[in-house]
Amino acid sequence: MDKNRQKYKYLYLLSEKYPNRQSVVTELIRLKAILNLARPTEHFMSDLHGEYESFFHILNNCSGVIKEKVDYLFEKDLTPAQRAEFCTLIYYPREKIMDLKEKKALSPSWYSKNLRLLLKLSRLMSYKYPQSELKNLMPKGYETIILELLTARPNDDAFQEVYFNTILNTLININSGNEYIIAFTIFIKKLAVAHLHIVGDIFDRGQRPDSIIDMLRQHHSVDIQWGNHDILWMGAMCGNEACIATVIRNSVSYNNTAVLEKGYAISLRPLSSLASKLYPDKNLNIAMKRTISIILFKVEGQLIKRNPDFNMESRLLLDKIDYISKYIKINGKSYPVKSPSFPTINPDNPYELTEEEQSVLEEIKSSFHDSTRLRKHIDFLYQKGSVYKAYNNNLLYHGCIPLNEDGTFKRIKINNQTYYGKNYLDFCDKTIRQAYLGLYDQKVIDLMYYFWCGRLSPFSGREFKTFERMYIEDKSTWIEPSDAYYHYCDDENVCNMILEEFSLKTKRGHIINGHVPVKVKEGESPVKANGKTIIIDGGFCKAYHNKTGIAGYTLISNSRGLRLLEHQTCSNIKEALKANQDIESVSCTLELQNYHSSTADTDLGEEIQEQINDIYHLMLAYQNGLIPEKA
Ligand SMILES: O=P(O)(O)OC[C@H]1O[C@](O)(COP(=O)(O)O)[C@@H](O)[C@@H]1O
Ligand SMILES: [Mn+2]
Repeated sequence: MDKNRQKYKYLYLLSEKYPNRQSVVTELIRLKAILNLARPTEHFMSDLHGEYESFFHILNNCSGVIKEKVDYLFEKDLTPAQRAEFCTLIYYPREKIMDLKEKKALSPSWYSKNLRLLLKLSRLMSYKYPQSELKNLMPKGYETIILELLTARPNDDAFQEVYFNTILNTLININSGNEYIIAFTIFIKKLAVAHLHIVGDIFDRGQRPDSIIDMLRQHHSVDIQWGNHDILWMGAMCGNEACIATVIRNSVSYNNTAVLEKGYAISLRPLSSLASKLYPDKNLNIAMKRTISIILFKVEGQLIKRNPDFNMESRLLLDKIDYISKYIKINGKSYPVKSPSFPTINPDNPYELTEEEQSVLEEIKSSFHDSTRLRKHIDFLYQKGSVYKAYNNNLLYHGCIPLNEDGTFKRIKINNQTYYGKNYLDFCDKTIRQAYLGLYDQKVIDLMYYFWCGRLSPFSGREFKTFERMYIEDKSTWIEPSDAYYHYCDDENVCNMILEEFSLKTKRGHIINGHVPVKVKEGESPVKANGKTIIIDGGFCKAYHNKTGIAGYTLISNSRGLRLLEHQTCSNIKEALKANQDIESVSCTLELQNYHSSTADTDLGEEIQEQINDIYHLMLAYQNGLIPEKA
């Protein structure tokens, strides 16, 4: 290769994309302009816990942002009832149109009016986006017409007015009104939320985590920070038997086996047959829970024994039961065991599965392995997910970073290696990916269970008391000791130390966590450490509404700062929507900047700035004649 070409190899490569000065100048101007657009809006949610119905709605109403914009824009033109009806049209266009059709309320003038409203709203909401990107946010096939309508200037010129009206009337007259209304609503929802972060725990407790994942797979821009419940299902898919047993146990406990059987084609038939044989006098659900729990405690025990470095010996409880007196001794104290019937336990070898248990577990394990839909969903979690994310100077992770009692990073020894802080989270991330590949030893698969419930797991950070919660009445044994992190997350200095560990700026950065339900009704605040940490587990999950008093949070970060929407509980979302009612969301400003931040202040802005620098060098190379221009 000639010397000049070698020296400017990178610029030569770049010149393939920008072959002459003209193309370089166009791109330079475009990128510089993007830097000055308002910072794109990000939404953060966590702990969805299978609560599909409310998540579906919150995603459709963009956490209440659509209503805010509609109220702001049409305050004078439309009555509150008309605005509510228009919002429902945006959230659920198909259903609303059907409903109006039945009521014979659709007419060309209805289409014309609503398309004009949608257009006005789209114009308002597209101000944050470069023209070049708007097209990508429009549904395929509708871009040309939507762009024409957006850019026409009917108020400036009589010809433009005719032009605009012709487009609109033609599409209505040829019966394309419905399609375009739907296309506009999709476009508007994308404009409202540039990027969505899910800070963990999509699975368990609620009815349809599978439908939530289907929805997320359709989302235009999303990332996920894994929660312990997600890790649990991922571990099950990696073939970890303790994870599999826990997934089944959780589903049976919450009486929502539909997600396994219908959602993922994982039959519980082998379990239910064994359960009714072992506990014929119990109701089937209780019998199944007992059967799978004992299987779980056995395989968990085996896993703990082969991994002494997990330090989970306190969870070895089956060998602490006196199977004659029916008492269990924990830390020197004896407790009576609740409903003490253990037909499958051999007191001499309590962690050994019976043949029947073994075969139930094998069958369930193979149906996990064979579930194509679950595999697709877990693939998606792997692709979009990670242990943590440092994004626009915020640090996102579900649970904790293990700390010592003095607030310093805890050193964690695994496989004779010591990890702490960021490198511990990186180690976890790498291990979790290795476990899915099936190319590594049993240890990485065993670690998936540790990550679900281990005391030093970044997803859990507490010692689970699953056995005690099931078999011991005395609630003092249920208390789950948790990591010092959970009180230090209220300490500004410690939070700054954590942000620095991830090379983030302490002045503008935040830590965003889920995992610990915020007891709003007891006056607890989600904002900790003088605003450095925000915990956004507001309890989407119905079972936790009593604990939190609300129905979930959405944290919003935009060009003016941070605010938190507190979603209020709603007894029947479907009924409410029929009456054009909405889930109420109370907005609270957490941080109001006295300036508007722009794209230049974001990670994307940094990337763009780098591109600008490179392209600028290419422009100089063309100007100096170092690289020849092409046509
Ligand atoms: O409230 P449930 O469903 O009985 O579950 C309780 C268990 O779930 C956990 O809270 C973990 O789940 P979260 O990550 O949702 O907190 C354990 O600490 C506890 O043992
Ligand atoms: Mn959690």
